[in-house]
Amino acid sequence: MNHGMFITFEGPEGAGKTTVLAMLQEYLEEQGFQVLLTREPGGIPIAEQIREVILSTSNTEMDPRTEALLYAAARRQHLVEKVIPALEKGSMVLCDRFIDSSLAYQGYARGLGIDEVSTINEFAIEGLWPDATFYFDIEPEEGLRRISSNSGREVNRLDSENAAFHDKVKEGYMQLIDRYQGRFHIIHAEKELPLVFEEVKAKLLDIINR
Ligand SMILES: Nc1ncnc2c1ncn2[C@@H]1O[C@H](COP(=O)(O)OP(=O)(O)OP(=O)(O)O)[C@@H](O)[C@H]1O
Ligand SMILES: Cc1cn([C@H]2C[C@H](O)[C@@H](COP(=O)(O)O)O2)c(=O)[nH]c1=O
Repeated sequence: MNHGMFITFEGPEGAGKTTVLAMLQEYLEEQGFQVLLTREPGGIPIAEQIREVILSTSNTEMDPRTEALLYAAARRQHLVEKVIPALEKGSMVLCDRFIDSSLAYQGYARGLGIDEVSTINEFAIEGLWPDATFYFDIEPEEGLRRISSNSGREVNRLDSENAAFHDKVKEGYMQLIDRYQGRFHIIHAEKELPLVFEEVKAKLLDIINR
């Protein structure tokens, strides 16, 4: 079976993933790659509906385990409906957030435990871990500053958590980078956009040509 590559993009809020991913899609398509750009939670109608429930600023009473299960449910449906068929067609799948967001946000920052959240997610993904993961490294305060100066960006329930929560998200990611050393690639996301894009492009081409 023809099998594409599954590449995920992670980091704190406002790190620049969405912006760079749009540039990367355009570049890779110009190079002749078949590309699927998608995001989590979301990417398909059922998962977009779950996204609304999770991220609505009205749902302040949501229990952390409910939150973790909803992310895992959205992930499962998105994989089955969209990601797996694209990989089977040989596409390069670029996904804005995946399992590592659950491990950092729900596992570490919410305090549910990285191993516990990994267990429910392993049920959801059935062994489909990313081939590579780019971590956009930025101080959480700087990412939040970028979001607040973008008037078009809605602030969601997770964005609205306090600074201590966002600092813990970053600590969670640091643990994951240590745990999955071969899979993670660090991007210096505080630099200017063209430099960030060049770094991602160079590292991705390296991975593709390995
Ligand atoms: N390198 C950069 N320098 C300065 N501003 C940037 C840079 N990259 C992106 N931005 C701006 O920062 C804001 C957040 O970027 P973006 O939406 O791409 O981040 P994100 O990682 O997808 O965030 P989130 O995961 O919270 O949705 C946008 O207004 C974007 O234009
Ligand atoms: C997949 C996933 C996401 N999150 C959080 C991270 C962000 O705060 C939002 C998604 O918003 P974005 O603007 O699309 O980045 O959800 C999470 O906590 N757990 C997850 O598994």
